[in-house]
Amino acid sequence: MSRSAPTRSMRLRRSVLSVPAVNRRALQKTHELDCDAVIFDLEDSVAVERKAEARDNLKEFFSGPSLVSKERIIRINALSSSFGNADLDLVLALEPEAVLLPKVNEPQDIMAISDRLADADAPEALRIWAMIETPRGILNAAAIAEAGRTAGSRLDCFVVGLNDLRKETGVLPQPGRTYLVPWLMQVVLAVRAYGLDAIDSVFNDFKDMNGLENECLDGHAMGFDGKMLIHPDQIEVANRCFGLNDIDVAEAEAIIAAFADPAAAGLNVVDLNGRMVERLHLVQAQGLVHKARLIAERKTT
Ligand SMILES: CC(C)(COP(=O)(O)OP(=O)(O)OC[C@H]1O[C@@H](n2cnc3c(N)ncnc32)[C@H](O)[C@@H]1OP(=O)(O)O)[C@@H](O)C(=O)NCCC(=O)NCCSC(=O)C[C@H](O)C(=O)O
Ligand SMILES: [Mg+2]
Repeated sequence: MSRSAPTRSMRLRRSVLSVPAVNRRALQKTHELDCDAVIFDLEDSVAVERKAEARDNLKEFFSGPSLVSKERIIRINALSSSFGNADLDLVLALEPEAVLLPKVNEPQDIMAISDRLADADAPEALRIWAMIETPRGILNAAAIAEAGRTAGSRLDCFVVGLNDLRKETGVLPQPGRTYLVPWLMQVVLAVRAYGLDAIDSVFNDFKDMNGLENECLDGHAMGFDGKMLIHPDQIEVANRCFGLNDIDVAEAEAIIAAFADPAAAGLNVVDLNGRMVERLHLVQAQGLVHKARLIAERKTT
C-alpha cells in the first residue's frame, strides 16, 4: 500500500501550480485548471522593475471571483529585500490561505514572519509555507520544521526549490536526481517529525511528460505530498502520481473491514489473506480512505 499516514492538515496538495503574478492571462487561467493549489509568485518569476505591477495584478485578481476548491498561496520576496514589506502588506490585505517565504535558512526566519503576522492581527487561518532551497535551509530543515511547534508559529508546509539549491551547490540536473536524493529525504524526514507537509521541487522541462512522470513517481515514493508545477500541462500527471489507485483504496478498505470484524476485537495483529496487518496499518488505511474522499469531493466541485 502507498504511504498514507494522515498529516496534520490533510489537505490535497498533489499539484501546486506556480503562476507569475505579472502574467494576467495566466492568473485568469487558474479558474479553469484542476490543480489543488496555486502559488501566486511575486518573487523570482517577476522582474525587479515589475514587482509593483505584479502586486496590482494580484489585488485585482483577488477582488474578482474566488478560486473554487483551490488553496491560494502568495510567494513573497524575502522580508530583507526592498520588496518584502510591500508584499507582506498585500498578503495581509488579501488574506490567502498561506504566505510562502523564499530561501528560508533558519528557524528565526519563520519566527520573524510569525511575529509580523501576529503584530498585524492576521487571521489564525493564515498559514506560513517555507521554500527550502539553500544549503543552510537543507542543513537546518529539522530545526526550521520544529519552529512550527513554537507557540504562534503558523508553519504548515515546506516546498523544495532545486533550481536555487543546484545553483548554490553545483549539483548538476540529472534524471533520477541521484546526488540530491539525500537532501530531499532530509526535508521529508523533517516534515514528518513535526507534522508538516512537503512539496517536491518543480520540473523545468515542461514539455517532457515522461520525465515529469518519472520524477513525480519518485517524489511520491520518497514521501512528498505533491509537486510544485510551472505549467498547466503538468497538472494531470501530478494529480495522478500523487493521487490514489483503485487497488490501494480497495486494500485500505479491506484493512478497515478486517479490524471492524468482531473477531478482531482485542487483537492488534490480524491475518489478511496471508499478510500480517497491524493496527498501525489501520491508521494508514483510514488516512488513505480519507484522501480518496477528498479527491472524490474535488471532482464534484
Ligand atoms: C514556463 C512558461 C514561461 C511557459 O510559458 P508559455 O510558453 O507562454 O506557455 P504556453 O504557451 O504553453 O501556455 C499555454 C497556456 O497556458 C497558460 N499558462 C502557462 N503557464 C501557466 C501557469 N504557470 N499558470 C497558469 N497558466 C499558465 C498560458 O497563459 C497559455 O494560456 P492560453 O493563452 O489561454 O492558451 C510559463 O508556463 C510560466 O511562466 N510558468 C510559471 C513560471 C513560474 O511560476 N516560475 C516560478 C516558480 S519556479 C520556482 O519557484 C523555482 C524554485 O524557486 C527553485 O529554486 O527551484
Ligand atoms: Mg527558488
